[in-house]
Amino acid sequence: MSVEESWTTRIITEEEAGTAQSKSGFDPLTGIYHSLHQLGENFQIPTRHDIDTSTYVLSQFPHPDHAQTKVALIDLATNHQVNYSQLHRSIRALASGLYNGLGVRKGDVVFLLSQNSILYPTICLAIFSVGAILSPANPVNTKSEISKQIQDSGAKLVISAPEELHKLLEIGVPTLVTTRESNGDSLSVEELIEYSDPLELPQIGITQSDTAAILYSSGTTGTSKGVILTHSNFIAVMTLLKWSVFATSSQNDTFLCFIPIFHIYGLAFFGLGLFCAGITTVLMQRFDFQAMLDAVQAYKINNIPAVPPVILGLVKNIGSKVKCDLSSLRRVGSGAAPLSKELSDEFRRRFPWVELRQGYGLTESCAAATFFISDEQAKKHPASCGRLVPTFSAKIVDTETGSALPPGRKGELWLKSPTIMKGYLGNEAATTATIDPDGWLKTGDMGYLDEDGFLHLVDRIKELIKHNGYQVAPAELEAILLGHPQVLDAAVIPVEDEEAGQIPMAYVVRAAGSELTEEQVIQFVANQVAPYKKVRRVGFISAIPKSAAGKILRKELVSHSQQITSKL
Ligand SMILES: CC(C)(COP(=O)(O)OP(=O)(O)OC[C@H]1O[C@@H](n2cnc3c(N)ncnc32)[C@H](O)[C@@H]1OP(=O)(O)O)[C@@H](O)C(=O)NCCC(=O)NCCSC(=O)/C=C/c1ccc(O)cc1
Repeated sequence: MSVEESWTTRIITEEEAGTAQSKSGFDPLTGIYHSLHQLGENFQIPTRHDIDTSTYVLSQFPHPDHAQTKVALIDLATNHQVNYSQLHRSIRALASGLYNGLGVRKGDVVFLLSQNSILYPTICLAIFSVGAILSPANPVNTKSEISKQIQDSGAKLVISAPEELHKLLEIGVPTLVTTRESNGDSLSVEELIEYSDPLELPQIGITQSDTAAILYSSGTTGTSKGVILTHSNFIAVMTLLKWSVFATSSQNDTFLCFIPIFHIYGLAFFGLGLFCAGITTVLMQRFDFQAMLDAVQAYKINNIPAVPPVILGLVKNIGSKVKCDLSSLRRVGSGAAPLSKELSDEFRRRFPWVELRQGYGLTESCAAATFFISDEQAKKHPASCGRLVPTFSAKIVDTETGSALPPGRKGELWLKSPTIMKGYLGNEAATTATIDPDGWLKTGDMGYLDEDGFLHLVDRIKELIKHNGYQVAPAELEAILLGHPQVLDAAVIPVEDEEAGQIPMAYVVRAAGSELTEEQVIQFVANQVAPYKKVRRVGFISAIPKSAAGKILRKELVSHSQQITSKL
């Protein structure tokens, strides 16, 4: 019997819910909410200790009889197609080349600097195959941001797209380019794949508890930290993702990828998970609105894991400014930042044939913690980001008293599941502040679960700005501002923005006699950070409001900025 034939999702019946726990999944005895979904027998997470992410993903590929005809990836720019059989060979060949040719060993960190490309998943899975540790980065980061991450992660090898090489000149770590350069003499990933023998990769002895990747996140505090994710985290996420593909009847969809694979959202879907369901993905190097529309029409795209700014773009432009046939589209996902009820309702009104589902996840939870499997439920609960996915439990914790709250009561969301990170790299204090002794991840997000177990996020206690779904840490920008000789003090806050979600605004206290302008402050920061972190508005103030303990009172600045905006 195939997985498709025997698969059924199981939601506990109301009768069971009444006796075992409430309809919300809340257990009043423990204060814990449990997922109302179960994986079912075809989606069990492997418990064998001696299995790694790559072996698991390859074991889920289509049967060898179909692997040559089933396309895994299509490069939108060139229309180059890679089938599952070629992908399998490339992963094993590159792993063999990394191990035998370059001496990469278990535990070595490999830093990856590239936009999306059809080589990206091969590189990730080859790194996992040799037991090395993947550390991906955003290629728009500046030279100094990149050098900090390389140092912090302890990378032994860098794999870089040719156009990013100039940022790596003084790094002092061996570098492999992704693609052949016409005039370059460096060895490339493409050549390693071509000339290495996939059968020459020895048994490495990787276990599920070994570290697989280090991804960078600000967590609940300001500084960027390496999130340690293990093979068992990824194997659990792959199983959950495959489950969600079948639960949403998406197994025959053609997906479009423009979300970046260097973040967990893109990595979980397009670097790893969708291969476990035999999906075909059309891949864009980076987002471009018109190219996205052209791709949907040319490849009859059915499914787009997206982010709110893209959903807003579709609502604002299609029909009015841009003509486009989106009739092939069946499902659009939304993650990485809040999707408002208004935008969600408007999208459904404009595109009634498209199912829109919001999910919620963090780098620290190694992807989605909540999701909608039924479009009917998503329609009925447009302000929610779904129910806990299987294996997840949650607590809503009163931030004053520490008690666990029942449905409808707002507090900090804590999560537990096999996908929760091991901790932050070399940062015991941040790890213990974020994961409690019982393994609960404190998300820094405020919200509640309702009577039917749907999660509603209403606020954030972590000091984080979400610009286009990217994290911007105020503390990082404040440190840069304080480096300006005419800045006495500074604080950075989020300001709501229709298109990007939020933009960073800086409040600056100028030194006596200084005539520093808004434009100069913006430029000073822009020279030192990736474009998505730029300060986009500046207010000058005589003193930054602080608590007796010296903590910046950001809420006061936020309401000050709102007053100014409402007067404009
Ligand atoms: C598609 C977006 C929304 C817009 O793209 P964009 O229009 O190119 O804007 P960017 O924000 O990418 O680019 C910012 C700036 O960088 C520039 N840029 C850009 N790429 C370049 C370049 N390759 N060269 C050079 N300049 C460039 C770009 O021109 C621009 O410059 P400027 O106009 O000066 O601001 C893009 O921002 C985007 O993909 N955002 C998503 C980020 C993202 O995936 N975050 C996930 C974090 S992990 C997470 O939250 C997980 C959640 C989750 C939830 C649910 C689940 O089920 C699972 C997981």
